[in-house]
Amino acid sequence: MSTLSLHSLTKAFNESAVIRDIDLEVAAGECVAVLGPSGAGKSTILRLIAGLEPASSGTVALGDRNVDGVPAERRGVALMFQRPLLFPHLNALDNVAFSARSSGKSKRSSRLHAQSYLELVQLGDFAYRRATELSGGQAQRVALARALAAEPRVLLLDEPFSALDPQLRGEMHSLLRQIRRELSPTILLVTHDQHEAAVLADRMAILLNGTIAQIDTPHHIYTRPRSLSVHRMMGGINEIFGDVRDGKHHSTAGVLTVSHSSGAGTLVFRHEAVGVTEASEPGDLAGVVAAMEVIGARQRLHININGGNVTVCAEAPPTLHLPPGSRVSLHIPQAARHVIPEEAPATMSKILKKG
Ligand SMILES: Nc1ncnc2c1ncn2[C@@H]1O[C@H](COP(=O)(O)OP(=O)(O)OP(=O)(O)O)[C@@H](O)[C@H]1O
Repeated sequence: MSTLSLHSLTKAFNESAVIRDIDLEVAAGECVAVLGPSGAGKSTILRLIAGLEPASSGTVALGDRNVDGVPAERRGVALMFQRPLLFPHLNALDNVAFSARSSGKSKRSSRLHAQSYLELVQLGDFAYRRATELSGGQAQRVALARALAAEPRVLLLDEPFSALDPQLRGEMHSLLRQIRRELSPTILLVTHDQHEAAVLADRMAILLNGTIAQIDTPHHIYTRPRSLSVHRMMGGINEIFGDVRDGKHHSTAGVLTVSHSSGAGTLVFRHEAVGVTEASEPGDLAGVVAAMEVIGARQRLHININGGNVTVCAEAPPTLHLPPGSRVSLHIPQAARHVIPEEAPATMSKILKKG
């Protein structure tokens, strides 16, 4: 397994840049997830790495080897898509053995090699099932075994589990984590599912409008977003605009101690981190429940602070009975508070011009 390095990678279609100046390093054995909305350019990045499209400028390197101009079949990368794309006339074993057979290995040794990968994906007993007789989840496992059996330097996964139902997707996540422990492949995973990215990846790269807005561990991306766009991309809801003076964020919601130094900025915090109680503690915010939504096994409360000037969203267990109108106290743990400095007008106009 190799490192993967992208340097100033840019791709334009019809003179319009889809991705711009992407710099990204994936260490050997690391899994990085590229997360972004539809059309952000995620699949384009994978296609450039795989050699399916030429870059407009910039470089792709695998290990210490620059692969620009190297044809796709000689790059040593495997690409797995949302659909398994198995050969329908072959059984599971021969689908997995395909790469070894094409590189000239004997049928027997290719099949032995393929069988070990089918076992790795827990389909050892399905070797002689035709591709057309496999369920969607089984076919996707075979596709994963086929990608791994090619022993690629880098494994590229393009929304590999998004066509599966939630239970199967969860099983595939467990399987991929197990494969990471056993084989340590270098993985670049593209997804628009923040949960999937957080569960599978060591680091996440947030792709917005063709550029990487932030790259960091899932924990930091959730709790220390660099911009409001990243915060919102990660499903963040709570944003309170104000001013920081002497280590305190002042807003219409109240005064809250923060670690940010000074200046105008938006206080953000995850709704999952907010504690809601009926008894008030010093330093907490007082509010009134405005609305409640059931979110699966939890409830989401919308709480008005200071007569409704600010609304904070919090999650609570369904056992907490707080109908609209209930008076509550909100505890925002110090570690959950993060201030995003207001973007200077010059930076904003630069971003607008670029877009
Ligand atoms: N061959 C092409 N010619 C012209 N435009 C293209 C081509 N391939 C992709 N694009 C455009 O590039 C942009 C990014 O596409 P891409 O498939 O990389 O996005 P994505 O982030 O993977 O989206 P999704 O999550 O919907 O798959 C889109 O606006 C798309 O229309």
